[in-house]
Amino acid sequence: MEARTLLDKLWDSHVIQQHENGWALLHIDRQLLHDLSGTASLNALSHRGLGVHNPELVFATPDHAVSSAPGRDAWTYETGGKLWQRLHNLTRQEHIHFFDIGQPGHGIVHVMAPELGLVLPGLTVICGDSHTCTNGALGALAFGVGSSELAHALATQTLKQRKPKSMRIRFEGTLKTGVTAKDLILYTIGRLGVAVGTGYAVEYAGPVIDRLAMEQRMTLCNLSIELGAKMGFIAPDETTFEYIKGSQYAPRGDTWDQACKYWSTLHSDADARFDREVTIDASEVGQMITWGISPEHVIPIDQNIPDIDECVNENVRTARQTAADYMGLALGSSLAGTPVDRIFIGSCTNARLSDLVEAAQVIQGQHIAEHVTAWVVPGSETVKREAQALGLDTVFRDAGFEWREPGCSMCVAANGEIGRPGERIVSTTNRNFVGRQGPAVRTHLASPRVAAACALAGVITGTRGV
Ligand SMILES: CC(C)[C@H](C(=O)O)[C@@H](O)C(=O)O
Ligand code: SF4
Repeated sequence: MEARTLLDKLWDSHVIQQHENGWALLHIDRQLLHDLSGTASLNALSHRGLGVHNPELVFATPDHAVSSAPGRDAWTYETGGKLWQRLHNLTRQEHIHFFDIGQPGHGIVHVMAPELGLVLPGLTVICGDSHTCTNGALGALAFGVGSSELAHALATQTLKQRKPKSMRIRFEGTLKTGVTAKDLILYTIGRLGVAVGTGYAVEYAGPVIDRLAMEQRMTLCNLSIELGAKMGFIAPDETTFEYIKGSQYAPRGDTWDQACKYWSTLHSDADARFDREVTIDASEVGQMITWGISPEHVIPIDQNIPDIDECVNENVRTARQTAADYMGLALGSSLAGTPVDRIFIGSCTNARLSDLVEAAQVIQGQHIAEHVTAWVVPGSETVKREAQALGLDTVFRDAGFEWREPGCSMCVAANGEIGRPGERIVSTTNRNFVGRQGPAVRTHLASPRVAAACALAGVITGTRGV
């Protein structure tokens, strides 16, 4: 039999009907709904008088528009309350499981779904959200879709898709101490650009990935879409099985053994051919931070912002100048030492337990700079409770951080939580677009460790020794 890539295996096992030009009708195993796109697709279905084909494969949680204020309820942010209400009512009507705020299982959809065992290796998982690619870390074919595609899948349990080309990014070498998956993927985006993945599904592989912890793998896959790829995944291994084992929806007993046997077949064959292969030496990666308005505007913290003279291409020159102007920075200058106003530790990129542990290790026993406002928004109710059981909430509070309730919060500011115009924020999120965290707000993407170090220093800095 011809050697196959992981993409081939994931894809082939879901094809119901092959169409022309690489298009196929796929079976969809799980649909995840959130308060923006989930509500929209259920509304679209009900307007067409259609029902949900298989409600037990659909799971909903309100994350984008809910307040993260301590003591919040669904109505703390009123616009979000209306979305919450609709999602609540429509899911009840359709017998879809709704993980409500304050309950175990609630959280940012890409945090709670793998946490609960709703995402398993080999499954097709869709959500009306581009960061659905996060779930590829478990070896699932997970991708974001539009609301009408989601509505189609809800009604039929199928979706017509075109098979992407395959790209493998191999990470060789060893990550330096203090350098995380966030730095690795930001470095990769910086080197390859935000369009390299367009039309591709990216498989991350190599010794660095083999050693990477599960939550770090999720951070890496989360930014596949910032690389331009709708799907990014990692072949499941013992690390994956260990993570899934015992979670609420994971298979048990004999089914577990059978599942592990099948999951072990989900890897690219040794001689499989990819449409594109890239190798990255992870030993070269330092602590990274973005300086501009695209994730590819990224540098190691100890290096200068690129100079205008360095680029020959006129479009790139203009883009860089526009970015520097928006960010209130000078091209060619040092970014380290620039004062920051706010720190946001949160999002489906970097608000899992291990992220909070890392940040807490940096700040332990110290206090944030006086002029800085700093928030921790845990990725899910479970993350919050586990972190509290470890006393992390106290570590953060004692350091001057606000310890808040789970949700997307300032990652996209769809819940009214925005920065002030001109504010400079170091954020553990994935997008630094113009206005992402509020009009005229300046966002610098970095890892939780770096964000924590910046909170203490009140200026852009890395952690010591790196
Ligand atoms: C609101 C939602 C559809 C959007 C996405 O698709 O990613 C959001 O989660 C984001 O991160 O920008
Ligand atoms: S945390 Fe941010 S990136 Fe993730 S789903 Fe929410 S808004 Fe999108």
